Amino acid sequence: MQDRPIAFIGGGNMAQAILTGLLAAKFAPSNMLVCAPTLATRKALTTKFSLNVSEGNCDAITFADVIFIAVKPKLVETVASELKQAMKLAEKQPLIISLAAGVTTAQLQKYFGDKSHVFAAMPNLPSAVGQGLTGVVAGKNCDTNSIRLVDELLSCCGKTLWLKDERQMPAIVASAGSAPAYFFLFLEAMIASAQKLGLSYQDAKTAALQSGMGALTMAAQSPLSVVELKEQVTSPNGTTHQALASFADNNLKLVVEQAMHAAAKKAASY
Ligand SMILES: NC(=O)C1=CN([C@@H]2O[C@H](COP(=O)(O)OP(=O)(O)OC[C@H]3O[C@@H](n4cnc5c(N)ncnc54)[C@H](OP(=O)(O)O)[C@@H]3O)[C@@H](O)[C@H]2O)C=CC1
Ligand SMILES: O=C(O)[C@@H]1CCC=N1
Repeated sequence: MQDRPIAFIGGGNMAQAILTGLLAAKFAPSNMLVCAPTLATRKALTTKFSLNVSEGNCDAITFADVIFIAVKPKLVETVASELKQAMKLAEKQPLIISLAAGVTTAQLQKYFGDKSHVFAAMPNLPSAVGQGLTGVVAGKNCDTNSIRLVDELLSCCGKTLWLKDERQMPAIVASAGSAPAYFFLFLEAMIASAQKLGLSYQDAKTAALQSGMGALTMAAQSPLSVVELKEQVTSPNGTTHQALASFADNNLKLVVEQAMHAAAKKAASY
C-alpha cells in the first residue's frame, strides 16, 4: 500500500495533518503530490515534506490512484468540475476521498460524475500524530478492495469509523472533526486560570497537559465509566466538588450541547 501514488487537492491544515500521518507510516514523499494555487504554500510544502507540488489540480489525475479533496466545502464543486474533465481522459479512475465538512457522497457523486468512486470522510487534526478519528462513508460505486484500501490509508492516521448511516456525519463533525478545538479551548482556559492562581505559563501548561493526558488515558483504559472516574476524583465537599458545582451553576453540559449542535447544524448546511 505504501507505494500507492497519492495526491491532495489543497495543502492546508488538514491535508498536512494527513500527509504527516502517512509519511510517519512510511509512505514515500516521492509518491505524494499536493496541488495548491498559492506559490508560498507550495514552497512551504516542498521545504517541510520534500514532496511533489503542482499549481494545476488536474496533475493529480495522471499522478495518483487516490486523491484527497482538502479544500473548503464551498470549493469542492469547483475543483471537481476541473478534475472531472481530466478524469474523462484518464485510463484508470482514481479513488476520491473528500475531507470537506458536510459534503455528502450524493453531492460528490453529482460533482465528480455518476461513475466516480467517492468517499466522504471526516478526519480530525490529531491525524498528524497518529491519533486521529475519521468518520467515513463509501459512495455507491466503491467495491470491497477500494473500501479496504481507504480503511488502511486512514488507519495510518488513527482510528477509522465506517458509518452505517451517512446522516450521522454531522454528529461526527461535531464530536470528532471540530472536537480537538474544544479540548484546546479548555486547555487555554485552564492555563490562563492557573496563571491567575500564581503558576508560571510553563508550569500551568505542564499541569493542564499532564492532567488532560492522564485523564484521557484513564478514560480510555479503565473499565469504569467517565462518571465513575469523575466520582473517584471528587471527595465529599472537597475541592473538586466546589469546581464541579461551579461548572453546574454555569450549565457547562448545556453549553457543550449547544456548541456541538451548532457545529452539526453548520455541517448539515453545506
Ligand atoms: N482543519 C481541520 O481540523 C479539519 C478540516 N476539515 C476539512 O478539510 C478541508 C480543508 O480545511 P483546512 O485544511 O482546515 O483549510 P486550509 O484553509 O488550511 O486549506 C485549504 C487549502 O485549499 C487550497 N485551495 C484553495 N483554493 C484551491 C483550489 N481552487 N484548488 C486547489 N486548492 C485550493 C489552499 O491553497 P493555498 O494555500 O495555495 O491558497 C489551501 O492549501 C475543509 O473542507 C474542512 O472542512 C475536516 C476535518 C478537520
Ligand atoms: O471548522 C471546520 O469547518 C472544519 C471542519 C471540522 C474541523 N474544521
